[in-house]
Amino acid sequence: MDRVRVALLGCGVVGSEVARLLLAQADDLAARVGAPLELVGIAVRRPDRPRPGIDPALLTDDAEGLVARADVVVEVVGGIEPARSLMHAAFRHGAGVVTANKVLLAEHGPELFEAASAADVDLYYEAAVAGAIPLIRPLRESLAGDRVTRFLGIVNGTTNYVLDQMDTTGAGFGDAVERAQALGYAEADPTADVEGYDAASKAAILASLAFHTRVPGEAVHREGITGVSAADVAAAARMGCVVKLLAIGSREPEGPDGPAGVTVRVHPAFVPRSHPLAGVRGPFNAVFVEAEAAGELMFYGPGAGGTPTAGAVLGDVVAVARHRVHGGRGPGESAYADLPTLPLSRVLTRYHVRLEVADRPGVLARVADAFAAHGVSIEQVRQQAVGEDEAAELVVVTHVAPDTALSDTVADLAGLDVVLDVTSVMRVEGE
Ligand SMILES: NC(=O)C1=CN([C@@H]2O[C@H](COP(=O)(O)OP(=O)(O)OC[C@H]3O[C@@H](n4cnc5c(N)ncnc54)[C@H](O)[C@@H]3O)[C@@H](O)[C@H]2O)C=CC1
Ligand SMILES: N[C@@H](CC=O)C(=O)O
Ligand code: NA
Repeated sequence: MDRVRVALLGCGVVGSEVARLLLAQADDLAARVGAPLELVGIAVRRPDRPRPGIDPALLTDDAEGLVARADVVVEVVGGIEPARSLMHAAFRHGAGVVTANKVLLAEHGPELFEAASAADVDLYYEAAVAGAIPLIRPLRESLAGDRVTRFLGIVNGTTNYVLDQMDTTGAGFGDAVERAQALGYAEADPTADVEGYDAASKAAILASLAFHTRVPGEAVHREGITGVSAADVAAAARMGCVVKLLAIGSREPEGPDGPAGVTVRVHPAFVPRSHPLAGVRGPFNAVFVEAEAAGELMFYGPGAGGTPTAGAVLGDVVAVARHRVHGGRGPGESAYADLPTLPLSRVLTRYHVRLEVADRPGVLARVADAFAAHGVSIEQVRQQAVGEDEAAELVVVTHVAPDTALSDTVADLAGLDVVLDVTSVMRVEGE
């Protein structure tokens, strides 16, 4: 093969950087692949719009036609359609695909991996989870001989940036989200970030890979950060913690509570400042992976942003292009373990519960009784007066408890006449 034809679909935050780096590093990439990479075209919605540094002759609005002329298709359009149809078209034409599209993989991964396998071509997606951090390849290849038992990490740059700004600069939620959008971290619709959908897609992809099973995005328990208030951030600080949006996947053994399987969840949590995840700032991501033989591994780096993400995309382009030149194919989907995704009731966590209560004798005992009635053991209680009226803030930190026991406790607390409001319920992780 005297050249490898690369088609780029999308020229936004990531795509424009892929195009720039492909051209700027052409000689190095050719040496690494064993043949030159020729950028044969860039599919965009508005080919007439000038794009600095990009030859206008490369721009086309005929994405289908472009795919038919490529050996490697890079999909950085995002969303489900037309990305999904264009990837199928690429496979039909015998082209390998590199994508950064986690939502598409979390929703339609199995169908796409099967199509790639049937066409005997590659489907690579390092940039889809934790941006520039090499994480997919270690899970898919380096840890293929081990047994991963758990992952825990920060996989969304936008929400980490927003929470970090709230913690360190006292920025408001809306302002911080706008800054994340301007910096190119956020999805086209930042709701996907702040409501936890983006992290849930990534958690589904990680769990599927790590546990050799299929976990669709909708099976992931998901809570975003829109409910996290400045008061929660301040309460975390008083407890020596920071608030982080975590993605956690775990193998659960068979036991009295049910069969073996996996739990996968995304939610904000208090993380002690002494934990390495607490030091992950701005749009950076970090993921801990626990495996039986390897022990604990930590992956850290930029989780969002055009240039870092484009670096991960290009790493995949080199791998897929090498296979075109030298033959062979990378690993496909591995879902043989076929484990069920279990409900959150199988998860044990510590909780931080903040209540507004009447400030009068006997209140503490009634609150403690509500916890005891559901077998939730209390580790700490702190009370402080709020304002001038007869109300007080009560903070209860529990020992580990099942999710259902905690939700039942919270329902009972909300029904007590002495509880004016259950202000917040937050998990405590990473100890
Ligand atoms: N921005 C980031 O930090 C990261 C983004 N990603 C993923 O990379 C992908 C692209 O993200 P961004 O570049 O940030 O988004 P973006 O919104 O900046 O770029 C997408 C581009 O695709 C274009 N487009 C949409 N439909 C099209 C069509 N039918 N034909 C041609 N072009 C079309 C849009 O006009 C836009 O310019 C998404 O899947 C995203 O989730 C992954 C990791 C990090
Ligand atoms: N919007 C995403 C981009 C990378 O996947 C994020 O903020 O992490
Ligand atoms: Na990655």
